[in-house]
Amino acid sequence: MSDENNSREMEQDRVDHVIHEINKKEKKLYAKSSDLKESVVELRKNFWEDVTVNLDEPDDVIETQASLKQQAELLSERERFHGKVGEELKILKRLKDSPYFGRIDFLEDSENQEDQIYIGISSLMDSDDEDFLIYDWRAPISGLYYDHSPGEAAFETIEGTIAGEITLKRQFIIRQGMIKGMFDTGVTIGDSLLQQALGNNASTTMKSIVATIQQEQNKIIRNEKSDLLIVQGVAGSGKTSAALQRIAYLMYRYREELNADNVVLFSPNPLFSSYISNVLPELGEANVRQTTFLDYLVDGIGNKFTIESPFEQMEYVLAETNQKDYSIRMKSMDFKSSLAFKSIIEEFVSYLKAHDIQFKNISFRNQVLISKEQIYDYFYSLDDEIAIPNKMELVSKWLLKELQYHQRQEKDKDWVMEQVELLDKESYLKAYYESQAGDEDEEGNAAMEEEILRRAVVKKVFSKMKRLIKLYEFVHVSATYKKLFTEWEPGNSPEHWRDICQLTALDLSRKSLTWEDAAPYLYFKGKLLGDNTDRSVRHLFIDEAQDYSAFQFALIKSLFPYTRMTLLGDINQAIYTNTTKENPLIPKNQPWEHERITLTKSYRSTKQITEFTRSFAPGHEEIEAFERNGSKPKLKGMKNQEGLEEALINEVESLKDTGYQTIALICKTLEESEEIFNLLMNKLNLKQVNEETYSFEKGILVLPVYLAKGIEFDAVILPDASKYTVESDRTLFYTACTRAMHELIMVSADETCMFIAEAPLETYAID
Ligand SMILES: Nc1ncnc2c1ncn2[C@@H]1O[C@H](COP(=O)(O)OP(=O)(O)OP(=O)(O)O)[C@@H](O)[C@H]1O
Repeated sequence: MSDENNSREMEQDRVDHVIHEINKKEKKLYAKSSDLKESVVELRKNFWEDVTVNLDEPDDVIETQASLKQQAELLSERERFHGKVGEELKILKRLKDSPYFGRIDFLEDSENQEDQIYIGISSLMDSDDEDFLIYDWRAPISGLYYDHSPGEAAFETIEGTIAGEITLKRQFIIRQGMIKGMFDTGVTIGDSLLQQALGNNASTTMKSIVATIQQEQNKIIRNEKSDLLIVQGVAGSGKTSAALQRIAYLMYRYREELNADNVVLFSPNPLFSSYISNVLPELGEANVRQTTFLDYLVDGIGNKFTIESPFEQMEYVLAETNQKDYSIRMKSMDFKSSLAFKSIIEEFVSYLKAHDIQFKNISFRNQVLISKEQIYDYFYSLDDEIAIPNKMELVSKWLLKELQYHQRQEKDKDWVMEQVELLDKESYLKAYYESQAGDEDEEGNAAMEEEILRRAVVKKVFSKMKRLIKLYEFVHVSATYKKLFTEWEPGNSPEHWRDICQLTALDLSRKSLTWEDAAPYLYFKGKLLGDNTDRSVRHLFIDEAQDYSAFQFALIKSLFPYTRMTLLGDINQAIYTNTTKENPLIPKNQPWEHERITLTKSYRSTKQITEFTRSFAPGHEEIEAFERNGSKPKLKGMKNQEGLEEALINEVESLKDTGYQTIALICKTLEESEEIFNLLMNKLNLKQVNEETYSFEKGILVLPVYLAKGIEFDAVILPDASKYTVESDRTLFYTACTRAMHELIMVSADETCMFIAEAPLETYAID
């Protein structure tokens, strides 16, 4: 028997042994789980029997409360424990299928016997709880596997650096408990394993990459020092993958302090959120808070405005070029994305310290109780030194006091009696018993009962107003914001300021906020009412960070002042043109202290696709192709639109025949994607993806490029490459092409697209 077979047999024996141990653990856990379940059921059933209920005396009530609390705590403790056992069982099930994916033999400098370290998605101890059968991939020692090749190596622990030598580095593919592949590797983590992982068909959910994390990616994942980590990575370099593994890593490292609610991930669209939602659970971690920046802004701004989505803005930019205000809107977009606009808002807020904040009347039953003028006067009578939000708090307290007075006044009015009659039986009974408590005669008691009922009515009606006052609803934020564009003049007006103002004022009076105004508006609102900084968020991840304007990023910084941030993006894919100028991904634009990691290797696409796309990549980043071969991208030239339908059908059919399961027809705009959908819907089984699509399935998909962000497909067809005609389309075109894993086909109905023309002829095939 050869050495290789011999060691494979030994490894399989070890796998069998580990699975045997897992089975034993599983059995024990099942028993524990069913005991716990029984006890939970029992506790729920007999909940009241074990509680001593006695409400006779105040002391008895307190005792009853304590007893109730104790019982409820016991129940929730058991339930939590049961849930935890359930989680452990899930992990064991996964380990049983594939206990580990890597092994290193490490000889510590001070030792003479090497340790065999097997690495998997979770740790596993032997039955005596003494030795590790499997090390979690996030354990400090597992870092060796990702960072070093055989030879001298070291890893960090809390106690300090441990140095030694790696004498063996081995990778496994284990499925259903059987070793399907085994490789001893050198420098990087097995190209052969990566080849296999990347050569598969695209899936509708992202996969975890723990078995093949690359050294550069590991730097992102295990970074613990930086408060602001910025990752510029070319398309397909594993930014999103690294971000998700990093979340899992942090959750493991800071298990005691960090939970899923302390981590927020801003993703580009809901489709993307669902695409990545599997990764963390697959790694045994709960999903973190995921939202889009749009949803975050909508939450903060409230429902007073219709807020344009970034996609609607994009659609406007690309498809509404004939609109009469187009050029001024573009200028407005550009300016409102900049930090210069932030300064203007700050200047305006400073002006508001002395005048012009708009307030609302506090009215009740069509009568003004406290007028906006009174509120205005009170506000501006307060000491100038007090910050605006603090003054708002004082105003709110004053208003609540004033309201208390009005509440008393209202109590004796006729309308209250009408409302009293509508009260329920319970309120009457309560009032009756309360009124009997005094020493009054019958008449006195009746008067008292009415008084109590009246008080109850006004209290209820006024409590709604009080709640709104506590929320500072008396401030007319939108009217004040509008003044910025109507009556006020900045010290230094930017170019086209008057036109920008006119356009914005019109939008505001229609109760609509454009995407470029949404972040500024929330910023402004914060300046007036006090910002709602979110202190519970310990880590914020921003994927597709290139799509955030300087203003938006500054807003995020101010909303999360105590949060560690990881920004991941690719300046080549900055499809929103006004985000590039001061984008945080560009080194010189970064006023904050930060660490920067650059990823240059693209894993998603075949070597042929990467070599083609890098010739027209917008930035100047180095782009390295991963050695995975496929066919060259294909350009299908057409003289006119007539044959388009037939050409697209033929291409899709032939891709299907090759076995590809996700084929995307990526269009420049939603408008184009609707046209293509209508053209082909009766000929092909198509699925149209739009802003409201929350999950994606395999099949033939039609979608605009901005919704394909962050996602990948087996094959991509650009139904009309000649639509990309101007320099500003470059990032869109690059983003669309780089979504392809195995095949890229570009149909060009008119002239050849200017970007394809930039690629060397040998990088693509012409059909
Ligand atoms: N180390 C790795 N091992 C296995 N697969 C990897 C690795 N790194 C990246 N990939 C794969 O490469 C593809 C691209 O990864 P990912 O989507 O994370 O890249 P990205 O940089 O976020 O891309 P983009 O910016 O283009 O959206 C995915 O299929 C991912 O699984």
